[in-house]
Amino acid sequence: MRKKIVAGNWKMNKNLAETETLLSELKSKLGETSADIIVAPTFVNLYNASQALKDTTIDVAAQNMHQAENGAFTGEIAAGMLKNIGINTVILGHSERRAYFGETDELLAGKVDTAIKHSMRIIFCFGEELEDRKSGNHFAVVESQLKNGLFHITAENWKNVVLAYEPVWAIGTGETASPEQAQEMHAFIRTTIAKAFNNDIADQVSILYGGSVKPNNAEEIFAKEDVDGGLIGGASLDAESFSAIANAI
Ligand SMILES: O=C(CO)COP(=O)(O)O
Repeated sequence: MRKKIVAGNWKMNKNLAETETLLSELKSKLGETSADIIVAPTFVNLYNASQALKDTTIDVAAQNMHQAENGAFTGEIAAGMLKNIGINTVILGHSERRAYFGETDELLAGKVDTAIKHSMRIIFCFGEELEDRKSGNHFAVVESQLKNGLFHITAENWKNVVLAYEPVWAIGTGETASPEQAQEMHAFIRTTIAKAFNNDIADQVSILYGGSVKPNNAEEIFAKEDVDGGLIGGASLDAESFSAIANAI
């Protein structure tokens, strides 16, 4: 059985007090979801978040990290620093990192290696832009993002990988991929992994969908066979909405 996962990517939102409020609301509202729940606050609030959630099953992820072990990289955060404060999961390759901070597949391959070296769970994000979909290039784009950023890992390392397909045109736009479009891409991703690795790995890896998932559309997206949960942006900033989404799985 693949793991069902609902993760909230808070992006650059919520100060410390707001983080603590949202976490305590989530603790009381989340209920009996069968999914693994992950929240990703900003770096400055990661330690407090992990302390606040210490006695719960909710996991805390970083939204990014640097590929080097340490050194003269002003403003950056190393994997070892995250591990040291109890953070074992990292989101890599989010489209906003790719678009606004110039993260390339090659750079991400290095971050993946560092995360693996530190035995971190990776939520690896990828997805096509609108022009790619319009030109029918979306499968090729997704395949190349996976191959160039991730597929150099060994079969053994897949146990620490979660995939998040996030079509860029659906992020923060209110426009979701239809459940059928999500299913079609997720099935393609699984087939691509099966060809490059093997069926077991393809069957086992959780593939999340991200892009304007809301309480009113989560259930039909999550119902699709190859959709194992979601990576939620805007709707994860509100306890009511995020809990409703988590409970829709
Ligand atoms: O980018 C996302 C999650 O990482 C999705 O964001 P929205 O849910 O706000 O579209």
